[in-house]
Amino acid sequence: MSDLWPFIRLFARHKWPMLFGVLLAIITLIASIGLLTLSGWFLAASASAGLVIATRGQFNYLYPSAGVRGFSLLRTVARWAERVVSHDATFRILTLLRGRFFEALLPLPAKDRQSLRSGDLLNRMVSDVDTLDHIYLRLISPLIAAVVAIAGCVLFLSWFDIELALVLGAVLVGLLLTLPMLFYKLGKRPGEKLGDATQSLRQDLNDTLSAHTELSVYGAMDEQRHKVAESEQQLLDAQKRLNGLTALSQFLLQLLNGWTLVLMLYLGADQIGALAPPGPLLALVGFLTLASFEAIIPVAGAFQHLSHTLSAARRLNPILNHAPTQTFGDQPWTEGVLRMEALNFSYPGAINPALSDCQLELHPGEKIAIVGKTGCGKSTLLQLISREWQPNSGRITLADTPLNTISEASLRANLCVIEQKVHIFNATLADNLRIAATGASEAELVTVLSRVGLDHLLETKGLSLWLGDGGRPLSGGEARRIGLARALLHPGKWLLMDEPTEGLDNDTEQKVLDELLDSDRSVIYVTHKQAGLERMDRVLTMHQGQFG
Ligand SMILES: Nc1ncnc2c1ncn2[C@@H]1O[C@H](COP(=O)(O)OP(=O)(O)OP(=O)(O)O)[C@@H](O)[C@H]1O
Repeated sequence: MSDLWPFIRLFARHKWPMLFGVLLAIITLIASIGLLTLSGWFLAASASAGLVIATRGQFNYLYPSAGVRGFSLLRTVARWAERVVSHDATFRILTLLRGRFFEALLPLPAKDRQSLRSGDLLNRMVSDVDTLDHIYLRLISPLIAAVVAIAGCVLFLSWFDIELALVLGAVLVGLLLTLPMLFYKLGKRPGEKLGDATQSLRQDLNDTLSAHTELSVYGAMDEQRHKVAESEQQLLDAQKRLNGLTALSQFLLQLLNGWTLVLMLYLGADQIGALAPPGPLLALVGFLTLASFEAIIPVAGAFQHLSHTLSAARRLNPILNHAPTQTFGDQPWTEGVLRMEALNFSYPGAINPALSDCQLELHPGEKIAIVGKTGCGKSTLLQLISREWQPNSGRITLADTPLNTISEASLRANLCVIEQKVHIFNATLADNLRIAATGASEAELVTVLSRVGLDHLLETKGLSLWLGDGGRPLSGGEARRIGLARALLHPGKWLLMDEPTEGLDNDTEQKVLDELLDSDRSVIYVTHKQAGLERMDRVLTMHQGQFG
């Protein structure tokens, strides 16, 4: 249960709408129980008054019938208001949770992000966050409402007969303490399986869609379909088990309700309080007993889903409570020598180090190229400078200031990185470019597109052309040139380029290199090609994580 505390503390930010929702849930429940109890007693009392000639004229029909109408109106209005208020509170909670999840996810270092697959993340963000609305809607609210309603029933009945009230109270409290536990235990396995199966199905579907071409080309589609069908079957099995439990809980509660009714009628049959025989009061006791179970039914159902909610909380907590392992300082960026000394770095779980005892010095305005066999550690070095990863040992300094003491904003503003793989956002052409320079004018964007040879993209819809999913697909070379256009827009004086011209024809390659290198920027250029090397101040060869 401790897994739920962080969320309950988070919910406290919206405590007033939540408390109002609980208050309305209590009013709805009391109105419901009151309606059934009063109308049951009213029917029985009217019938018995009608049978006895002496009392026929004295029986007051007006007050009870007004009470029945009052309760029924109150129940309808309170239920409507409770739905509006509690759903509004739930949406506020979900908004808060999604925001917190994003806030926690974005600064997560590469080491932790790498262990999360995209389908898994999507599942946590959508399905697990949604599941957590159960904490308020299905757990907190019905539980508080049940406790208050049971106390109300016992108090009300004790006005007529204390013994009967205590018996009803004991039965209801006993059931409130045992049934949720029982259904929590029964729902534990299928609830956990439901969470796991939803996650694997999402992951498998994600793989199927993103690797559709590879799966078709290598004839592996049938196998993948089989995998998806298996995950789906596991999800259906878990849902079936949980639905079976819902049916069982309803059956059990109806049965227990019936038995409690028989017990209460048996105990009150001869006398209720001082009234013997009890007459219509027995109907009141009977209907109150029947109605009081309305307080228990939602709680038993909720605990059956508790393990599903708990497993969602367990999946979200590591991200929400992650203490940042990659910290930034508050020093400004100062122009000076970028120096790497005795750098050692291994990826988590890797047997061989990616960099070992690596040294490098780069002076402001200097342009160096790094070449070397694939896998020798070139990209890793760039990622340590851009602080995607943290070295295991050694130092990176800029003007003798350790790089990790420089503020993130200052680092990002001064360091421009062209990654090997350019991500195209599902957004307009302008938005895709402006991530490098938010304030860039339309004229600047148009100019930069022409500098990288992408002016043809402006032909149909100009800068509002939609790219990414559902938009205009880009060829590999075009996507790469979007990355280069971003680098040209970025104001950073230091440029880290990881194979920026891979996949470009010779003319375009020469043109974009001219654009990127004809400046006073300091450059580290990682490449497997000859193009542009003649313009470098130094060409360094890397071999197994070292220069030499
Ligand atoms: N995210 C990662 N997790 C684990 N190991 C990694 C990761 N990225 C790279 N490696 C491993 O670290 C080593 C260095 O990789 P790196 O990408 O730096 O090489 P590279 O010289 O840039 O290669 P290429 O020229 O093919 O881009 C390789 O053995 C690689 O398999």
